[in-house]
Amino acid sequence: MAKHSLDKDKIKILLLEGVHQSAVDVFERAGYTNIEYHKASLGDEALHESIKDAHFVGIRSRTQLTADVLKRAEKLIAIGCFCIGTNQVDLATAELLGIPVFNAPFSNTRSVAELVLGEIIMLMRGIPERNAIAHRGGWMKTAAGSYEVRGKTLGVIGYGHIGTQLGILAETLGMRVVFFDIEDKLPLGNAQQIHSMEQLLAQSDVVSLHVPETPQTKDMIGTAEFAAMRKGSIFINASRGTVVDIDALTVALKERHLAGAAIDVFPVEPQSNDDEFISPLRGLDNVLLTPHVGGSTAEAQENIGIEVAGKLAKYSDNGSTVSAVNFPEVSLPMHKGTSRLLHIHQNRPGVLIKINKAFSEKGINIAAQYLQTTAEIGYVVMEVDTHQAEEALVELKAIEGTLRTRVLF
Ligand SMILES: NC(=O)c1ccc[n+]([C@@H]2O[C@H](COP(=O)([O-])OP(=O)(O)OC[C@H]3O[C@@H](n4cnc5c(N)ncnc54)[C@H](O)[C@@H]3O)[C@@H](O)[C@H]2O)c1
Ligand SMILES: O=C(O)CC[C@@H](O)C(=O)O
Repeated sequence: MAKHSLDKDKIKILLLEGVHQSAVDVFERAGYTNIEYHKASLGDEALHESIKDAHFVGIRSRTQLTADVLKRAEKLIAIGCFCIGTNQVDLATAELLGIPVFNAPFSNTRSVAELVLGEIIMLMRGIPERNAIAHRGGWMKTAAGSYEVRGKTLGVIGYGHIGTQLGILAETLGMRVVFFDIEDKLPLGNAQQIHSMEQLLAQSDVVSLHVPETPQTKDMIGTAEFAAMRKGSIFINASRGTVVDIDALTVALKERHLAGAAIDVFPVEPQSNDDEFISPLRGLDNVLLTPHVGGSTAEAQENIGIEVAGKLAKYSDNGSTVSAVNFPEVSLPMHKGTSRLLHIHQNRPGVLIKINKAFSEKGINIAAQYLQTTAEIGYVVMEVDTHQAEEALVELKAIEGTLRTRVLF
């Protein structure tokens, strides 16, 4: 069913999972006042209820926007992931429904790199275990199993925004950095790319994962990979919980093949802070367990709020889709004195010709036109005289393969 734009006070923005106040401020400054804000994620039923009349939704990593949820969200225009990961959204379904998904690809990366750096130092010194023992009244004063990081090798798996920053920070402490990535990457500092993950595992004192959740990364580290790691080495995962076989990790830690680990992300994470965290890693003194807070700093959350809310407001106001993760990217200037028509259609031959023919037959003058496509969909933006906008919209809706239309006056 095709949709078109509304007055701003009728546009409902649903914000979940306590996204930063900076997001609310951005929306309000842009004139969007109909904001439903929730501090936590919603259960299935409450989510269906709240999203069914929402035009924009903002989530973090907990809310699962499955095909089923998206199909029920009939008014949804765009989705904002107030984080890096977008694996919690069925991106392909969103695309086919004509819904762009935006995220914040950089804003929390420094926070993750800093946390991991701190964990490396703590784990190399055996601090988590000494800390746990002290809390129980013990006193583990020994240099056994306690090392400087200087001169040790850090193996980074996934050398993207986080992996590269971690590598640079680790080098400032005198670590040697090697990395494995499926793409050829420019090594920063003195880092060295290794084209075999097994070789990286065999030569690293610390292995840190920074890959996205994809079908290829699912369980990419399991029994065989832990066995390939050096005895007494350290393992860190602040990427996604699905990447590691958590039972295999538990065994490697209990057998003391690994000296310690820091895990921030889990295959199943509690829905809210009130729910119990269940994991086989609980109770292991040599493991730092953190509740998916790698990117949770004041600085990161504020910047993410501004960045993602800004992208959603811009898409709502002028149709720009720059940096959408599942959608044709169109960078648009602000329009003045004309109306802008947005047309999302199934990518099939001849759509643009049909639009131009229909407009020409009706005498609708096109002042500007932009088109971008993916394999699945096309996104056409046109500017027409405002007095012809409604007529043009009728023509657009009649074009075969139309998924959505919107007019911006
Ligand atoms: N713990 C947290 O709070 C937190 C915060 C931010 C990001 N993250 C997670 O960290 C991930 C990485 O973030 P980023 O900003 O560095 O992403 P990025 O996209 O910049 O980098 C990911 C890198 O992984 C590589 N890669 C992809 N598949 C791979 C594979 N199978 N083997 C090896 N390398 C592979 C990519 O080529 C890329 O270089 C995110 O996708 C997100 O899931 C977690
Ligand atoms: O804030 C979150 O919930 C997720 C943070 C992180 O995993 C990300 O993908 O950016």
